[in-house]
Amino acid sequence: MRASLLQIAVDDDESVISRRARVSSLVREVAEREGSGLVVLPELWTTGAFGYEAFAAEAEPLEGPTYEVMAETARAAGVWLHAGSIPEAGDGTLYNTSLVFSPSGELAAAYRKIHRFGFDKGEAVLMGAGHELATVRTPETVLGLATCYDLRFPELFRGLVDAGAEVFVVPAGWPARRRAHWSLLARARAVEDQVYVLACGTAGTHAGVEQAGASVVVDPWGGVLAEASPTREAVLTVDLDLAKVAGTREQFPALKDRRLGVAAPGL
Ligand SMILES: O=C(O)CCC(=O)C(=O)O
Repeated sequence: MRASLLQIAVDDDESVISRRARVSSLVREVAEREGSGLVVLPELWTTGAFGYEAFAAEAEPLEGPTYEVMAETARAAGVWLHAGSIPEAGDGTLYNTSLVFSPSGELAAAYRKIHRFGFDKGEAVLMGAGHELATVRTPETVLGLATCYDLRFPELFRGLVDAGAEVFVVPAGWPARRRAHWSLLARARAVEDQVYVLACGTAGTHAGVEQAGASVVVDPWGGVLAEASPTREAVLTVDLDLAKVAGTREQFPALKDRRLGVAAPGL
């Protein structure tokens, strides 16, 4: 399976409408040029992950403008499209919701980010938390979905492995000041779960926050297959050899040695 990650620049001087149209064209262009079967966009690329004021102003119902444009983009390009995430206005609460479309433009999954970022401010107070893991079965494999800060919570990814995921797709708007954590955590999740990790971030500076860029693709042995520029918009295209997931698990069967239900004395 050939996958392309589009590390989108989210600089403040571009409007949501213009970025949406630009990214739609870019997805089609990349899919055609690279022959990708899967295209991945980052977290909250329409508003920028740190545009907290914009979340309320630009929030959309699930089937709003970004959904419509991305469904049509997936269909026109004939690819599986992980369209990153949008600020979703759902049942009186905002959510950070990722959308995945099939090559016929059907919604394959909507994943509401489970771990909200910001401790006592930002996303953590503005948005509701998701409660359900999400996977997408394609003809070649099973994708497991997670978003940005989720990357710090390995139990979520174990849940995705238990649900059959072989490729974790992680859109993000990770800040540059913790770039070292970003690549380390992406590699850790790949090594411990013996999966591919496609971690697609944003570039540029949004709402005063410099983005980490450095989108990365990691194989099930923890090897970095490709890594993008830390500062510029970029396209990363990689061929995933999906047999390597089962191959790695067979060659080094650590997942079989899990000890569930072990607790400290007294707990
Ligand atoms: O965990 C981090 O360091 C960054 C997380 C983040 O920026 C987010 O989830 O939007």
